[in-house]
Amino acid sequence: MTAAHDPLAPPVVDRFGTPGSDSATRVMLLGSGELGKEVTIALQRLGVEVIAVDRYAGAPAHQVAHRSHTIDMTDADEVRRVVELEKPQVILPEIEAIATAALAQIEQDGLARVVPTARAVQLTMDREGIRRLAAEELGLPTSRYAFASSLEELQLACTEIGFPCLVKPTMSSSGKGQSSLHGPEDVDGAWTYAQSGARVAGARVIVESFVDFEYEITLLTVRSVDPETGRIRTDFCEPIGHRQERGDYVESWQPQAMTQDAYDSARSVAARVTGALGGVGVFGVELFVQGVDVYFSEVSPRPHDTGLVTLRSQVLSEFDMHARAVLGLPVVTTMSSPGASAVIYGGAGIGDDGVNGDGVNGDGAGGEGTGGGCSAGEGTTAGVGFEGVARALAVPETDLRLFGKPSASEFRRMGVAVATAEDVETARGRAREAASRVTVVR
Ligand SMILES: Nc1ncnc2c1ncn2[C@@H]1O[C@H](COP(=O)(O)OP(=O)(O)OP(=O)(O)O)[C@@H](O)[C@H]1O
Ligand SMILES: NCC(=O)N[C@@H]1O[C@H](COP(=O)([O-])[O-])[C@@H](O)[C@H]1O
Ligand SMILES: [Mg+2]
Repeated sequence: MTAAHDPLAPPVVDRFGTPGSDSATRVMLLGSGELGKEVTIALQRLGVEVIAVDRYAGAPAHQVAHRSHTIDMTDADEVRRVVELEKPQVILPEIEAIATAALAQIEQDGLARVVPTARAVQLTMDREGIRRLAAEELGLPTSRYAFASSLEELQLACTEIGFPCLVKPTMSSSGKGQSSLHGPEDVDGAWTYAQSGARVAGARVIVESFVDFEYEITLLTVRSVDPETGRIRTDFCEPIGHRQERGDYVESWQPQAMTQDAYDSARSVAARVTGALGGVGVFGVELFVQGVDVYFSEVSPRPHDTGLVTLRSQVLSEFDMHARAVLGLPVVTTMSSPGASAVIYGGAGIGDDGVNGDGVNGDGAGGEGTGGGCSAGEGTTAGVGFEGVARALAVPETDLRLFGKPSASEFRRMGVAVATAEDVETARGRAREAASRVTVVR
């Protein structure tokens, strides 16, 4: 842990108000998915008034917040309007599809504090911004990379980087629009797929060389105000290992065993990248590990999906830590037990009834793509049911989160099972078993 002076240390909230009154401490979420839902609950436990915003009605955090709004979050005027209307003191961007220029203006005009900072959100929402910062300014090891804005540029970029490589829209998440390319014949499909999976239209793409890692981790890194010094300190959680399919996480566990050298490098990379981004809150630093070599992949300036495991494995979950850190309160990063999480998807046969969904981008069905998710034009199934919940919860030391998303598709994340055990392998088995006992039905 380090403590360093940081001019961006936020004012500590030393007087919490009453929700629904003039004294309320108000926080607005831009993005109201499963991660935002847990952050909302964590904030509400501290008596905070929460306003949840998303691109579709009935989003998970909409269902638990004090108030909700449905807007096009990529429209700067809409974002400004809702902020002026609700007058939050703090804004928590929750998804990689927001008009970040509006956030910068809101911060500059002193309307609200953007967490961790508007600049950090701008840089991380765009793979080009964070990659150039990490590799070119901070000199951190990353995969080799190039950017392209047209099919012709992509062909050149792939030739430069070589095969195998990955192509991703610069603005996307959860593997949406992401492809693995084995040779020049894959370039056309990757371009088309990236355009369909990007969170915004007119997508620029990144080409990355394939890193043949032994394992990958998320290092949850928390910047918070030290109650003793009033300065920002950086703390790290035990590393979270995870397994991805189609560019989307399917299971995670904590702790991931690492050599001391690799762990030291991972913390050093995480401290440098989060220090350069600034502000307070939880950051999910994604790293690839090959022996003692640690490669920076990307970072979320907010709780991370693979960190859902901390709902059971830590004294404070990543959502509790985020709520505390953004309010200027002290955090604890202690792991309480080895744990694991396993994702519950819509599953086969869900989402093929041709009904347009919630306006979510990305397409899990593309032949070339590795990406998951469901697409605005793709079929979704509304109002699904969940069977097998009692059997799932009969697995020892297991819990579930069913997110309550209004519509489902085959690869949309609908819930998660979390479990603890004496050791990670047993916890992984329990989480997978519990998740497999839940069936999503029409
Ligand atoms: N250069 C690479 N080399 C090897 N594997 C990679 C590379 N880039 C991505 N991957 C694999 O694909 C996964 C998803 O990639 P990435 O994190 O960039 O996508 P994302 O859309 O940002 O997903 P999320 O929002 O879930 O973090 C990684 O966790 C890793 O398993
Ligand atoms: N890897 C990023 C991530 O996990 N983001 C989480 O998924 C939601 C979108 O889900 P949806 O696409 O099913 O609406 C986001 O709102 C966030 O909670
Ligand atoms: Mg990622």
